[in-house]
Amino acid sequence: MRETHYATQQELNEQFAARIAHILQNSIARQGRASLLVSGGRTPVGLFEILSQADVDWSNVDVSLADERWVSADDEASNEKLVRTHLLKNNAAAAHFVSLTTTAADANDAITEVTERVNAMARPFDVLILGMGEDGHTASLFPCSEQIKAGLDMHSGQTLIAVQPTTAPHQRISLTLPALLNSRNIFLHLTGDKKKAVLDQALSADDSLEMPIRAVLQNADVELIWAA
Ligand SMILES: O=C(O)[C@H](O)[C@@H](O)[C@H](O)[C@H](O)COP(=O)(O)O
Repeated sequence: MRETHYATQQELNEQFAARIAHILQNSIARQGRASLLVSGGRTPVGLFEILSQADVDWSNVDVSLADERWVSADDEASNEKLVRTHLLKNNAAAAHFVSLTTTAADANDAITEVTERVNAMARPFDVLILGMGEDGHTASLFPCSEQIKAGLDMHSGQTLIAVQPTTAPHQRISLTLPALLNSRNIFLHLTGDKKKAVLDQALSADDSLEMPIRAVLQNADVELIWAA
């Protein structure tokens, strides 16, 4: 794992946004379009605010999520709402957003439709930004869920999976491990000493069913982006 540490979260947000913008712009120059997969949660809010102002040809960028909570798109817990509020504005308002939600009551009934949408995006994704929970989950690949083996199965052929965490609220829809790993640039964005301690714990052993972030760290060239 490569590591980039910043002195403050403000510096992280500014420098990381500039790097993401640079990668997206290069991808647009090379292949006409670029793709950005982001995570929800609280960590990326400040980054999104700055990234939304970046000088990128956003009309050629597809933005989607690594995972979504199965709530309506105007619910406070919705990752889509978070992205629409903090990222898809200013210059980034021109980006094309690929939603992971449908009106189905159960995420299992949405897998086919959402898979078609995500599979229509060019692969590899250009930029994937992952977060991590204190239980070692990433995206919505939760160690407590019955679906964790299927989510980590590199040969499942599945892009998305419905997940029911038992230690966190809301049913989820999540990209599977093989779908997430099909990305050119994978960043793990963490802030605070507590998350760093969880990461150290993840790096100290191998069982990815116990801490799913290990599966990403073991199978991809990940760059940690961290500030206290
Ligand atoms: O929808 C989600 O919950 C996420 O995508 C999830 O994987 C998140 O990145 C971590 O739980 C960290 O969340 P915080 O940034 O809030 O700590």
